[in-house]
Amino acid sequence: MQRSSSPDPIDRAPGESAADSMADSATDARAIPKRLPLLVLLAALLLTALVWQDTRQRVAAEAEGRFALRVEELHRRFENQIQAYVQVTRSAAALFTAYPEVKRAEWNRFVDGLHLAERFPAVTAVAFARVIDQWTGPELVTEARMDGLRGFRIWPDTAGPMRLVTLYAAPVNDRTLRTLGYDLLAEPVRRAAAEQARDSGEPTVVRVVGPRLDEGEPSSPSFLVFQAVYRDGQRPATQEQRRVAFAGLVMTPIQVAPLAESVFGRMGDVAATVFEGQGDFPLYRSRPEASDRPLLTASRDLALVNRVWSVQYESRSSFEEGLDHWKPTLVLATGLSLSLLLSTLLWALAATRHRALVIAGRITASLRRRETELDLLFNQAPLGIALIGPDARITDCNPAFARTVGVARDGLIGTDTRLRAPDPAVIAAIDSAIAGESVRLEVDRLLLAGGRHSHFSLHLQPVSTPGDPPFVMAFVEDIGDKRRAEQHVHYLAHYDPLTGLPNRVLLFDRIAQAAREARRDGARVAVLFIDLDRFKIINDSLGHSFGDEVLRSVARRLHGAMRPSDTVGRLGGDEFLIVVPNIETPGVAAAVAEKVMGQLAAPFTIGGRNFVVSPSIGISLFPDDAEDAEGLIRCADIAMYNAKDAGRNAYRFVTREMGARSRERLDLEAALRRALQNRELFLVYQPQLRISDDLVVGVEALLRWRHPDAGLIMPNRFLPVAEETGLIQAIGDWVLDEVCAQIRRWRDQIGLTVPVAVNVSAQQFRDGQLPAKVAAALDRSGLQGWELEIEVTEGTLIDDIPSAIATLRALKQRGCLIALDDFGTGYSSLSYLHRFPIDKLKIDRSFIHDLEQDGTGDSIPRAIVGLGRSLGLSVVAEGVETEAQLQLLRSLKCESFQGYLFSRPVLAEELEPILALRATHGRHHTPVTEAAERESV
Ligand SMILES: Nc1nc2c(ncn2[C@@H]2O[C@@H]3COP(=O)(O)O[C@H]4[C@@H](O)[C@H](n5cnc6c(=O)[nH]c(N)nc65)O[C@@H]4COP(=O)(O)O[C@H]3[C@H]2O)c(=O)[nH]1
Repeated sequence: MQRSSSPDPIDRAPGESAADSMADSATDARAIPKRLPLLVLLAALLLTALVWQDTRQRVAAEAEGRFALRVEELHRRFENQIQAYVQVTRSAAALFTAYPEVKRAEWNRFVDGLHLAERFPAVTAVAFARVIDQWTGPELVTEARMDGLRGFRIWPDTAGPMRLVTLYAAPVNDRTLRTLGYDLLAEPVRRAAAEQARDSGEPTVVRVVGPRLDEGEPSSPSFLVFQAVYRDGQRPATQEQRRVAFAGLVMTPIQVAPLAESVFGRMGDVAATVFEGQGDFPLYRSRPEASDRPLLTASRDLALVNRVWSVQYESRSSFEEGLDHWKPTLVLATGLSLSLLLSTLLWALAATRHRALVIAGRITASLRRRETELDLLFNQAPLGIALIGPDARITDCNPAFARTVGVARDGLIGTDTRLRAPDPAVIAAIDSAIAGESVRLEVDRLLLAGGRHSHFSLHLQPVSTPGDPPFVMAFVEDIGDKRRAEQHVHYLAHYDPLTGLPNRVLLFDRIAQAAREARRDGARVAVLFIDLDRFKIINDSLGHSFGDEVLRSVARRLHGAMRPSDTVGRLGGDEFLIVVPNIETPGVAAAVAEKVMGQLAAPFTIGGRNFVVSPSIGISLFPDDAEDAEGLIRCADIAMYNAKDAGRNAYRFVTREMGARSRERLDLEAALRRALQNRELFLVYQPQLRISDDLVVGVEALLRWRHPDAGLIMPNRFLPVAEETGLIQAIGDWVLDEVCAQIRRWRDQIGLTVPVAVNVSAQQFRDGQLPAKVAAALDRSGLQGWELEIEVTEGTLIDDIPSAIATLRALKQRGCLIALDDFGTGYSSLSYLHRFPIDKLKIDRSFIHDLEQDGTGDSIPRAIVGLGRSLGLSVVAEGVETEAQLQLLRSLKCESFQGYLFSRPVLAEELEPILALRATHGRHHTPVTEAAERESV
């Protein structure tokens, strides 16, 4: 793999990307191809239009030509047919040329010989009209009658010098017989035609309307062809001579329809309409067609003897179908399709080419970008990367690698890693990687000379690409900081940050380890639980940082005094623990305890102050007292309390009795958990009386536990367990609610107007929720603040004075009264007492107990009463059992008292009569005895 930082080999302006330049070149290259499809399309369309137009014209011309030919042919046939019909008249007239005296029978025979029905169906009859005058008329009638026509007469009865009377008409039938005798000159049109025929000697045609010779076919247009006949059978040369020689007239009525039909009727391809002259009303129209407009039309004139007809020709679909009129459409469709196809093809080609160029541009740009990114990655990666060839020499490395190794890059390239590697593990790893195996390892140094020390993670990855020699990529990371951070985290998790001693976690571990070893070796392990006497006072009075310094000094002394195999640790607060493994006799543990006491005996000097710290030490032994760390610590803790009870600065071993107590405590804990759910807890109440008049001035609520087997259990026994296990929170909440509910009942039932006190444990007081919980409990029962008094011990307040003040203030804000319980037993100090917003001091019953003793027995109660008076606080003496004690308290001007002398703590309903009478009754009333209390609960 060759790294290159040389400029881009392709020459381009700065900032111009490879993709841009490729796209530009693509634009140039595609300029022609892009326009070409359009041009080709236009040209092809133009060509198509031209060819289409030409085809149309050619097809039209061809159609017209074919139509004209067809029309010519038909027209000629029609003309010929007419001539043939006219010829019938001529030939009939010619009969008179051969036989001027043609008789009726000859006429009839002649006409029969014409076979009109077959050959000339349009001819309804061939007739002959003879010229007569007034003399020849009767002859004609006679002749006709002699021919068998008895009813023959000349009609109409018009008297003219000359008449032209229909004499013969064949074929003989009713229709032709009816026409006989008719004087043609009686009707002007016929007369004119007859005269024209007479004068010209040529056939004459007349259009007939109405029933005459064509009678019976009134609706069918017909015409008559007249041909004059002269006396000697010859046509005289001049008109005068023709008038003189005029003998009669041959006439042939011809129906136009059959005549035209014989020509046009069978033609399906062309329709014909025959007009007389240019008239509007046709004489004949060949079968009309459904199709609307004909494609082709033509008009031809026809000279019919002395008249002109015109024939209108129209092409019919069968003719039109034979034309190539589809050709232009085909040409157009083909042209358009080809044009589109061609241009689409060209466009597709151009687009494909363009796309290919764009893609190529993108790929090239992406490759260049990748190359740049790889360069950047290689050169700027925080991870050290080196390339090692098959000969184990470094072929390239990045700046991070050079930095990590601590040697300049130039000095590294070409280095044989096997020769410079500091330890055999690295050499083996390089060999394995060259052999194709991926290897990971951690080392302290990378290079023998010049390299720096740290903690490195080394990953060797063999790389082989086809065609290139294999090489190894070495990734190196300096994980020194990470390692240190891990160590620090480990340290924090296992060591106490204040003293640097092992913490609870590590202590548990060490105890477990020592226990394992001791079990194996049949030895013992001693656990010394050390609590510093009166440390709290030092801490509170001299400040936390001073306290911290004391703890550090103690830690140093303890640590310095122990053997390395021993573990000195701190559990928290002022509690230390020493684990002494592998001891043979308990005496060794006692010696260690004494050593500890000896170490701490010498005064400490901190911040210019000299003071002494004494320890209370509890000792438990493995396996004698417990088998696990938790059990051993718990036992040692109990033993430590024993030492404290014994007067501090002492050590105590766990005794058998202590062990039993410890077990009993565990049982208690389990039972207490159930107690709350099983409603085994209940409250008793003890009244407080004013000494001056024996009136009840307050009531204290006290907790009791009725254990289903053990019977009544007093709070001093179960509350410490509740505190330890955290159950005290739930119990405290229940007590608060229960007391408030009771106050409410008393207020409603007997009009209670004195406060009822409730005890609050240190844990409850410190968790920050107390004011809110108290307010909620008061609200739930609808109480005012003064109806509830909160009793706290001095010890509770002293732990964290500022937050204690804040909590007390919050309670006061809700109107609650505050009483300081067991006053005098703890760290009562005038210096802080005035800072607490309290209402009442309760003199601990131990002082009341001492009252009757001679000497200074009353000094503390006296001082407390004085203190209360000067601070404006009321003072209650607790545990007053005798009349003498009361007497003394009265003499001390103590305000009120509480004790068995007047009443033991009793159930609420038992207290009710006392509360109801409190304003009047005195202490002479029957006191509630201990027996009564036991009975009541
Ligand atoms: N020898 C003798 N004793 C007398 C006499 N008069 C009263 N006493 C006892 O003195 C204790 C006074 O309660 P305390 O100092 O608040 O001390 C209380 C209080 O600190 C705690 N406690 C009781 N109930 C509760 C509770 O509901 N919550 C909390 N947190 N603590 C409670 O338990 C302690 C002990 O309570 P109790 O065993 O009920 O003990 C009560 C009471 O029965 C007497 O004439 N002679």
